[in-house]
Order: sequence, then structure tokens, then C-alpha cells
Amino acid sequence: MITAQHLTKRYGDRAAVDDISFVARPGRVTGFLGPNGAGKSTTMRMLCGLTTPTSGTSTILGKPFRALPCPGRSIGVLLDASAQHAGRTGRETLALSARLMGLPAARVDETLAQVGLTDQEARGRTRTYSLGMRQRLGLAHALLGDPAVLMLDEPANGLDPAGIRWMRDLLRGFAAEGGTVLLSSHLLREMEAVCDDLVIIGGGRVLAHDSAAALLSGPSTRVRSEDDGALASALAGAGHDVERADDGSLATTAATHEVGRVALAAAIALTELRAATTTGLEQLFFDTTAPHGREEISA
Ligand SMILES: Nc1ncnc2c1ncn2[C@@H]1O[C@H](COP(=O)(O)OP(=O)(O)OP(=O)(O)O)[C@@H](O)[C@H]1O
Repeated sequence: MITAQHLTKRYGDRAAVDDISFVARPGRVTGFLGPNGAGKSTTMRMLCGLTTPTSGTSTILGKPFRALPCPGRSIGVLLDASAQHAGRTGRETLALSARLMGLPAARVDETLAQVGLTDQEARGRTRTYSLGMRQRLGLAHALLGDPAVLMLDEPANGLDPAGIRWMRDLLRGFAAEGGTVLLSSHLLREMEAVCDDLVIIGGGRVLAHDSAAALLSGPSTRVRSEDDGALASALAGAGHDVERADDGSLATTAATHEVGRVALAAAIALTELRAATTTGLEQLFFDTTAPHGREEISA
């Protein structure tokens, strides 16, 4: 579990993070989303003790990060996969951390296998690694101490499509075993596929925080009829939410067959009936962050 309570970070008179509170729960992948400069990295750095908050608190597994006896065994962190010692091999990088964490040397081979780095790749110096290999090594580093919590900033950057699918399966498996995952990424389709919960921030503030199902569900049927007012009343009377959609049709939570049944009972002729696609994460992201995004620069 990760909790952030009223976290705030000011640089000069500007708040990079402004009173952010959220919870990332065990057994769930929580997506942390926002436009460039929204404050995601700053928040993550505060959660793992790299940046001191101006105010507010946070906990990992119920304790402030700095009170964790051996942080790497509680939380695996991947903030910047490029920040690896260029002159060390992948294996040396992991072996050194394993020693510092008091882990058996065998753990290095286990995590290398877990992230799909071959023995030959692990013997190469990290300066020769592709971005995707760096991400795998960074993830191996995060997994090394067998933590219950993972916090990953843009881990899918540089991964090829197979690598992205592999990462998705790994994170889903980690959560299925009761782990907590806090994940930031700009790959919205991927976030939609992997996340159970979403925290969307903009301008340093939380704009939305709920389960992905709740945030992405919406009226799923669109209908027009010869008497929309009467149909709206009949649908509401049958316990369904109804609102006027942007295109002028009625948007309702009732399934199409239920709309048909209600309309028949009320003797209202339908002129159009369709199942609308649910709100995609991309649309939700733009709708939620629109006032907080970066301004377009026109040529
Ligand atoms: N050390 C610092 N000094 C001054 N301002 C900073 C510092 N670190 C971050 N900021 C500012 O805080 C704001 C939030 O930055 P942050 O890196 O947390 O955003 P982000 O959501 O991670 O963005 P991105 O998606 O581009 O990675 C930005 O305006 C950034 O310029």
C-alpha cells in the first residue's frame, strides 16, 4: 500500500505538487497519469524519499519511506532507467545492490531471468545497452529485494511491442499475488489495459482518482425517439440514468434491449438506437486534463 496525504512541493513561489492525496492499494495496479510537468515524477520522488516535501506526508506499507528498515525489500523503485553506472555490467549492477541489501547472490540470476536479460546481455556494460535493455535492468533492480510494492516511472519507454506485453503480464502477475503497483506512463492504451485504478493529475493537483472501471464507464447506449422527453422519463422510472448527449441524442446506462423494452411498454417509437463505445482512457485523459495541459505551440 502507498498513501500520499496532502503532499506539496514548492520550488520558489511555484508549486510543482499541490496538496496531492491518494492511495495505491495491494492487489491492484494504480496508474499515475498527467501531462508533461503535471508533477508525477516529483510526487514519486517524494514517495521514495528522494525529494523532501514542503508539506504533507506519505507512507509505504504503513511507514514513511525513511523509516523502512531496508527500503529495497519493501519497495522496488524505477524512476530513471538511464541513471545506471555506465561502466558496470548489468550483472555487476545487480550484484552490488544484492550485497548492499543482504540478499543471496542467487537472487541476481533469478531477477535477470525474470526480466528476460540473457547471460550474455548481463555481461555487457550498461553503456552498450539499448533503452529497452536498460528498462529491463531497472526493473530487475526494482524486483531484486522481492518487495511488496513497485513504483515505476515510465517503465515501458523504449520497450518493443513484445516487451510492452511482457511488462503488462509481469505487473498484472505482481498485483495478482497481492503486490501494490504505482505506475506512471504516457502510453494511454497500455495504461487502460493494465491499470485497476487511476490517479490523474494536472498542474500539481489530483483531478480524478477512482477505479478505472468507474472512471471509464459512462452511459453506454444512445437513443433517439419520437418523444425523447417521455422516453427519458420512462427510462428514469425504470431506474436508469439518462442525460442529453452532446449530439442531441439521449445517453443512458440502460442496455439497448432494455431501452427497447421500456420504449415498447411506453408506446414510444424509436428512431435510432445504438450501443456507444465506453469512454476510452485517451478521451478521459483529455477531458480531465484539458485546462491543465501544455499550451500548443503554433508555428
Ligand atoms: N528541481 C526542480 N526545481 C524547479 N522546478 C522543478 C524541479 N523539479 C521539477 N520541477 C518542476 O515541477 C513541475 C513538475 O515536474 P515533474 O517532473 O514532476 O512533472 P512530470 O509530471 O513528471 O512530467 P513528465 O511527464 O514530463 O515527466 C515542472 O514544472 C518542473 O519544471
